[in-house]
Amino acid sequence: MKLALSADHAGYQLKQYLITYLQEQGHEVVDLGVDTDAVRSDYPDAAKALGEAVLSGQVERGVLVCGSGVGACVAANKMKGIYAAICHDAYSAGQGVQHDNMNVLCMGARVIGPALAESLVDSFIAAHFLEDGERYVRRFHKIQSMEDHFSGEE
Ligand SMILES: O=C(CO)[C@H](O)[C@H](O)[C@H](O)COP(=O)(O)O
Repeated sequence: MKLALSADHAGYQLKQYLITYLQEQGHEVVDLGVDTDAVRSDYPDAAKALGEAVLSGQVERGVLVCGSGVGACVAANKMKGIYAAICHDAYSAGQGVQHDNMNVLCMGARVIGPALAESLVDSFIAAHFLEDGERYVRRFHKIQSMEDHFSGEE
């Protein structure tokens, strides 16, 4: 799968670890920064860069890493068409795609370690939205209706 990874300073080290891991697994990775943890950066910038890569079709899905995963997730979900969730268990990382069409996985580098992060990205990548599941599609369409309604487009 072609993925983008992005992080703020707090997520930088885990992002670097995951880039190496994902490349070893044969995935194509676009690194959207940041390029250091020596300088503080702002997680909305990381989320915006990642969201744009997903929305443009440059990559299929994205992984966002910040300190807790929370700030990056909140920011990413401000972009229409981005369905981001913070997952610190492999079940949610997979089910979030299967049931909810999650396209951005967020995680907190100050919360989890690299071994768990590996299993999260494994589950996230292996999963596919269950398009034949009528209830999942119905619920996803309700989310899309909310996007339109609350953006003033409906
Ligand atoms: O964890 C976060 C909140 O959700 C942010 O993404 C940042 O990583 C965190 O706030 C950074 O904190 P710092 O004190 O500036 O290192």
